[in-house]
Amino acid sequence: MALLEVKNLSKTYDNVTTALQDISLSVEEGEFVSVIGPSGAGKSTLLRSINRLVDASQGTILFDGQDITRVKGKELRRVRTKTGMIFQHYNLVNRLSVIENVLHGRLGYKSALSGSVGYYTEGEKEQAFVILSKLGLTEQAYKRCDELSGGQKQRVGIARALMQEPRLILCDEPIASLDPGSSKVIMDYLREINKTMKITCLVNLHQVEVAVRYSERIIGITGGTVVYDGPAGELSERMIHSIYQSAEGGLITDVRERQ
Ligand SMILES: Nc1ncnc2c1ncn2[C@@H]1O[C@H](COP(=O)(O)OP(=O)(O)OP(=O)(O)O)[C@@H](O)[C@H]1O
Repeated sequence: MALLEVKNLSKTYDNVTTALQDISLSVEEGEFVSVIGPSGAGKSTLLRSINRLVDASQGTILFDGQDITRVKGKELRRVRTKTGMIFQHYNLVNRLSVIENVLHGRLGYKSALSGSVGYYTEGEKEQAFVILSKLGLTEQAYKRCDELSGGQKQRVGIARALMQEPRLILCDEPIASLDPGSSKVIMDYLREINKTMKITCLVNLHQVEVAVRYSERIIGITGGTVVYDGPAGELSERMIHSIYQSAEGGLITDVRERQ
């Protein structure tokens, strides 16, 4: 059984903008899958539908066999704890310390009261420090997040997601705001998490060459529909142009580097 199964998913915003049209795909446990496509193709809407930041207009999303398309309240919180999310702009609380932000990853497991008073067990604190150390952030633990570089902030975002003990990590343009060096560090961490912790990763990316280098499988989306779903190694230049609806030679693709 696939960890994630999206069946005939459509999303129309405000009865006007169709962002997704009849999308079907599945992701097996342990896979590292990238989603590519031009701006406005629906990549963010797809990821946001999967963790229910956006409600689907039609279709079904199965997570570990459970239909989560319309779950609410406690059940939605439970499902969300198993799905970590990493954002382009990090979504950290800047005035709080690194360790506090990482501990926020446990909030989905707590009652509203113990979460609001910042109650965390010793075990959770220890776990947070282990994760910070894995991400090379031990020395930053008590710094405020607004003192960090973009690459460090994104590592805090990953650490917070790991605190949830997720089975799936959804990454929405995780490197779009970073320089090439920091981008590599982040992608290497995501790959390591995928390989060593066996956490499934679904990653929206703008950079085709990064998607090819890091993923086993690539899903290409254009105009809200899936136009490619296959091995990264079989993504041809022609298909890239078709996904981006561009003329030959009209894109910086750099895919030959992989050979
Ligand atoms: N909250 C919203 N309200 C209305 N329309 C929206 C909303 N979010 C996205 N859209 C529209 O839905 C379509 C798909 O947007 P989406 O952000 O999912 O694409 P994307 O592929 O992630 O784009 P980008 O790569 O630029 O982030 C676009 O036409 C966008 O304008």
